[in-house]
Amino acid sequence: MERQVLRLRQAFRSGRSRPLRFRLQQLEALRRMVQEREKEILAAIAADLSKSELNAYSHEVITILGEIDFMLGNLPELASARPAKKNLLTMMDEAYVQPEPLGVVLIIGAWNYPFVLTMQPLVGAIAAGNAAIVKPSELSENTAKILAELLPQYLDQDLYAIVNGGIPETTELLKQRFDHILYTGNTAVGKIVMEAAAKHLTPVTLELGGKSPCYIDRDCDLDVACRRIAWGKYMNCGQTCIAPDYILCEASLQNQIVQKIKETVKDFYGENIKASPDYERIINLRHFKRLQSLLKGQKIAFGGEMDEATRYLAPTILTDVDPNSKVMQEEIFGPILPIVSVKNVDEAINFINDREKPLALYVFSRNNKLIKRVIDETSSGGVTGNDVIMHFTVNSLPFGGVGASGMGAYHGKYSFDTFSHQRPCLLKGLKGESVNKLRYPPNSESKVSWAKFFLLKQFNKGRLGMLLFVCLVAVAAVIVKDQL
Ligand SMILES: NC(=O)c1ccc[n+]([C@@H]2O[C@H](COP(=O)([O-])OP(=O)(O)OC[C@H]3O[C@@H](n4cnc5c(N)ncnc54)[C@H](O)[C@@H]3O)[C@@H](O)[C@H]2O)c1
Ligand SMILES: CCCCCCCCCC=O
Repeated sequence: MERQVLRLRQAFRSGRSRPLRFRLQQLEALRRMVQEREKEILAAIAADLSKSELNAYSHEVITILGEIDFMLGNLPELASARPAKKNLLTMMDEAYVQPEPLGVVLIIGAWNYPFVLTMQPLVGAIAAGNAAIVKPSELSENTAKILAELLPQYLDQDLYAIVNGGIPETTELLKQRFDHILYTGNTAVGKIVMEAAAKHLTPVTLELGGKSPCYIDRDCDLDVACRRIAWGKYMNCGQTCIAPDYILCEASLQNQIVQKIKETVKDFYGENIKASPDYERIINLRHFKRLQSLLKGQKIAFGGEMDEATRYLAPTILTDVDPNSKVMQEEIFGPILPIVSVKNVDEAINFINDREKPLALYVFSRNNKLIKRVIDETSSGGVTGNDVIMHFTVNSLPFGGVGASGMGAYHGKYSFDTFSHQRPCLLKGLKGESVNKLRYPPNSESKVSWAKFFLLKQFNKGRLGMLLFVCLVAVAAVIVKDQL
């Protein structure tokens, strides 16, 4: 591992990853990889998640193609220096912010969207001019394998590497010094990653999970709300970081919601859900058993059927759920949708604020003021009003968590920024020592007063200030007049 990181660091030090042309060329190569090897990539994702290739394309591949297109179109602007405002002391100088690559970065992905969660950060890392190691999840082994096979065929091998393996390999990797780590996965491992990073003072982006609430207001089109919620909840068999975890609504809405989601499930997956190419399976037996245990003692209003041999768990709704029950204590990450009754929006807001900050928050209402109020009075990684999941797809929005759901963000410009250092640059000439005397010792009252003038623009303190202000206005007036 140590040798591998060293090899990448040497390649980074050579400066090869920095020129804009090189970054664009690598991004184009990555796009070529996705297009030319689409079939193999789709087959791997499909095998890992018991997913149709059509769904693998629309859940994952399309996002990566969109992200690469965004970077190719915007990189020249993102990577260029931005002029900065100057003060009176530096008005003759050049001041700008120059984004620079961080160095060698580590990307650790999760299994549930194994292509997106490794390749989308990689696009950002390449765009920002870094070298990168990608560590896909061992649970999505087919995608991990195909990435290890394909990436070296398309990308610069000295700058971009895939390391496959489980906990021992990741633990070893985390002992190395990186310049940034972007980790996607559960909160417990997030803490391990952050602790390891702290040893090297490596900054981290932690893309974690949590229980994302979904409030349905009484004043709402329930048909639309339930269709959208069912789509986001049961997609990928509920194994989506921003899936609506549970519904909060007034008790009187509960039965209607159950009925409408039930009808939607039939529309989406047909009478025989097991036979639908659009309904996935639980990733492994451990998660299957975990989900099974969440159903114990619950009132199953819909679904609940399961088949351990194929890890099938039907789209399920639980009603009258006790907020203290196990299903409300941990992120569900499966196709189980609890409904918890609240009296009104105030109670819903309190319910959300009494718990850890979630990764996403959803509010359904015809009343925009109510939606804005819920947004103003709560906190979450992201929000979508009157829909679910969709904020993830807008690459002009930063994607990330807050509090227990993570730190930092990526996607589009935010990925570029995450993997860049915003370097402030001030370029001065060697003239102007008479003004510089102001900051050289020995100090004096008059020097401080001039310094205030130049740096704080505090003209109203004393006669000198007033006089200087008037002079300045006069000079400015002459300059402006001359230019007209
Ligand atoms: N915020 C997001 O973008 C996002 C996206 C997907 C998933 N998630 C969250 O991730 C969780 C599901 O993922 P998971 O954690 O089951 O995925 P996982 O089991 O694939 O683990 C994630 C990564 O951590 C590594 N890992 C596991 N144990 C480790 C250890 N002890 N030390 C070092 N590395 C270790 C794995 O090898 C893997 O690469 C859910 O909470 C979900 O909400 C968040
Ligand atoms: C069009 C739907 C795309 C959905 C992609 C969701 C990815 C979520 C990543 C977290 O699990």
